[in-house]
Formats: sequence, structure tokens, C-alpha cells
Amino acid sequence: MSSHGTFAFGLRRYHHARAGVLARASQGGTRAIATLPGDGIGPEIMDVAVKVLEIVGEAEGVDLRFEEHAIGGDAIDKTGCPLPDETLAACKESDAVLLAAIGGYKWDNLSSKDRPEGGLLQLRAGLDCFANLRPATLEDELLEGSPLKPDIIKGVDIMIVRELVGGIYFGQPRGFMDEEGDRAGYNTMVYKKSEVERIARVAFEIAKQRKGRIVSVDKANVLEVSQLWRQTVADAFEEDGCSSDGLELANMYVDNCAMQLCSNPSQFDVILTGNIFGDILSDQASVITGSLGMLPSASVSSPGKPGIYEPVHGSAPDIAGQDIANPLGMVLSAAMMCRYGLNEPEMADIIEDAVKDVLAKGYRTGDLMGSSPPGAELIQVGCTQMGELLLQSIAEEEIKLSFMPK
Ligand SMILES: NC(=O)c1ccc[n+]([C@@H]2O[C@H](COP(=O)([O-])OP(=O)(O)OC[C@H]3O[C@@H](n4cnc5c(N)ncnc54)[C@H](O)[C@@H]3O)[C@@H](O)[C@H]2O)c1
Ligand SMILES: CC(C)[C@H](C(=O)O)[C@@H](O)C(=O)O
Ligand SMILES: [Mg+2]
Repeated sequence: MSSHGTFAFGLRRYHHARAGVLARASQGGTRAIATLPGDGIGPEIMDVAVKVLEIVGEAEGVDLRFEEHAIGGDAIDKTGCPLPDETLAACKESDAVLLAAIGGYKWDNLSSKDRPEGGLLQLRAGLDCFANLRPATLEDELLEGSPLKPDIIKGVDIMIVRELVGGIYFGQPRGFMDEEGDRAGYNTMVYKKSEVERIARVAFEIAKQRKGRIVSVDKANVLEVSQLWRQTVADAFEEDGCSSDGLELANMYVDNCAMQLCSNPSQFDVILTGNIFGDILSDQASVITGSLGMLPSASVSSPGKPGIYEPVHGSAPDIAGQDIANPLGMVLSAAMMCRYGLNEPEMADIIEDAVKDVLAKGYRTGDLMGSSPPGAELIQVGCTQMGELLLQSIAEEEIKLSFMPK
């Protein structure tokens, strides 16, 4: 059975055709999903995503097996380590990893590798999830919700392709030192040609399913690592004959890109960039969609290996435990997991349709209420209630479909 959506959620338009390219599992059989709720709002939004997956799995006859594991601050408290061996081993064995968020004030003074963020980075590296796909798609329902002007952001649909297991996050040497009586901290931003080539090729493939426009973002006016990045991307583009496939490649400095994301975001289709620039630009792109809480992501590895599906935002300790977090970025990450990780595009369609539906009915978590125009008929709901509305929407759609002639 398929939803054949009445609503076409933006993410679906391009990804449908891609399911076979990046997907890990073939259809059929039980799917093992490692769930990592983590810290802060993590458990609240994970709860919503798992309930949504359960009902959609049941409706589509897909047997999902969830197994929860510790990561981040939660794992530090339980085991003393932000990524216990048991968690990494279970993730490697799974068909897909669904992660909510890690981090919090309590663990902020630990060393880089011992803090929650270190656990997340070790997980990404441990699974070699080198390609982080971060779609920033504005749905018409949220047009008035962004602090940016509607005529600037209407129809924006960007895919940020971020290299995830290299660059300054992982470069050596790194650390602290004393230099002539002064204290210094240092990191190394390094990319090998092979690392740039493999992420560039993911961006090319994705661009073929979209409008075909790639902007590679770097800081080649200052950094050697970016000069190598730029040349390597251009060479791979040429070698792969991308022009004859109708693709266009342009380069942009990261500072300019940050500005253009606010002033003229519609020009972007695929943004290809390195680890730290992609981190910063994706949070910025989220403003177009109304809230950081809306953005999903998929971190994929080579075919046959599990990917990590997680929202772009963090553990939001400022709102944790209040049942007010927006679960939609998490839920849309679950949809990306269905599409890319489980090869179940119809499950993804159903989830994305439900998100679209609740937004169309005017339901919003607090983060999406801020810039609403006066008089807008919006109904503020909490995290749990948003989850219930999604379940209701899915159930209603299933009932409608069951009455349709086969
Ligand atoms: N992938 C991850 O797990 C991840 C990502 C980013 C930050 N972090 C960690 O999260 C912690 C907090 O970092 P931060 O405050 O800079 O970033 P954050 O993304 O957690 O929060 C930034 C702001 O956005 C709001 N926000 C985020 N997600 C929301 C949601 N779903 N619904 C409503 N509002 C939401 C927060 O309330 C906060 O005001 C830090 O420890 C950081 O390292 C983790
Ligand atoms: C928590 C942190 C390590 C992480 C990153 O910088 O990649 C986060 O900001 C993200 O965007 O996923
Ligand atoms: Mg980030």
C-alpha cells in the first residue's frame, strides 16, 4: 500500500529516485534500528519519532526492531565514556542509527574527546559516515514563520552536502601548548584529495536528481586546504563529465555564502562544503525554514553500511524537560532514514505527508510561533501533542486509503 500523497513534501521530490543509490537495505525482513536518544530534548523528540515509525511500519508491513543505546552525556553518566564500545558495536550491526541529540552544560568542562560531542564525532568516524546531507526546504505553510521576508525565501529548497569525517574536526595535530609564557590552543584543518573527491561525487549525484546547480563553498582566498578543495572539486567535475550531464559548478567563499543565504537563498540548489563550514551554514540555513527545530539530516557511508539519521539541532538544554521542543526535525530525520537507510520510500512519504498535514492545519511548537503574522490561525502545541497529531494524521490517511479501490 502506498500513500500516493495528496501533499508533496519538498524532501520527497528529489529523494524518491535516489533511494536505490544510497540505500543500505533491500526491502523485506526485520530492520534493526539503533536508537540513541542522548541528552537534553533528545529523549523527548526520540519518543515521538519512534512512535511515528512504529505506526507507519505497521501500516506498511515493515517489521522494525528498535534497540536503545547510550551516547553523549547520558553515556558518560552511565559508563564514564561518551561512546561506549557496546553502543558503537550495536550501531555497526544495525541497519540504521537514529540519533536525537547530545551535549549539555553538565559536561562542558571535559576534554574534547571525553565530552558528549566527542562521542558523536567518534560515532560518525567509526561508521565512516562521510556524507552529511542537510536539506533546508521551506514549506509554504511556514513562509510567514521565518524572520526573513517571504518574497526572499519563497520556494527555497537547498541541499547542503557536508563532509563529515575530516577537516578541522579531525585534523592532527591539535591541542594546547605553552609558547613563550603564553598559552595557545590549536587545530589543523586538513583534507586529502581522496576525501574531497568522494564527497564531491556524492554532491554531483545528488545534483543530478535536483536542479543540477552545485556551489562549492570554501575559503580558498586564504587557506591552502581550501585551494586543494577547490581544485579537486573542479577536476572531479571535469573527469566525471558533469557538464554533459547538465550540471553547473560554481565556487563561493564561505563568508559570502553566509551573507547570500540570507539575502538571496533561492539561488542555491546543492551546497558542497567541508565539515566546519557545513556545520555553520546549515544552522544558518535553518532560519529560512522558520526554526532550527525543523531541519533533518542523513549521514551516509558507503553502500551496505549503516547511516546515522539525526536532526541538525542540538540538545537544546535551555528548553529540555519542558515538553516544548519541536520534534519535526527528528521526525523528518526518521523519514530520511526510511528513504536512504531502509529503502522504504513509501514510509518516508507517509511521514513527510503527516508533517505537511499538521503544519497545514496550523499546529506549531513554540519555536515556530515567534514570527507568525498577527491574526494567523495557529495553534501552539507541545512536543508530545505534536507527536499525537502526527499519529492522528497518519491514521486518518490510512483510513482514507483503505476505502480507495485497489
Ligand atoms: N547533533 C547534536 O547532537 C548536536 C548539534 C548541535 C549542538 N549540540 C550540542 O547541544 C548543546 C546545546 O548547543 P546549542 O544551544 O548551541 O545548540 P542547540 O541546537 O541545542 O540550540 C540552539 C537554540 O535552538 C533551540 N532549539 C534547538 N532545537 C530545537 C527544537 N527541536 N525545538 C525548539 N527549539 C530548538 C534551542 O532551544 C536553542 O535556543 C551543546 O552541548 C552542543 O554541543 C549537539
Ligand atoms: C555537536 C557537534 C559535534 C555537531 C557538529 O559540529 O557537527 C553539531 O553541531 C552538528 O551540527 O551536528
Ligand atoms: Mg551544528
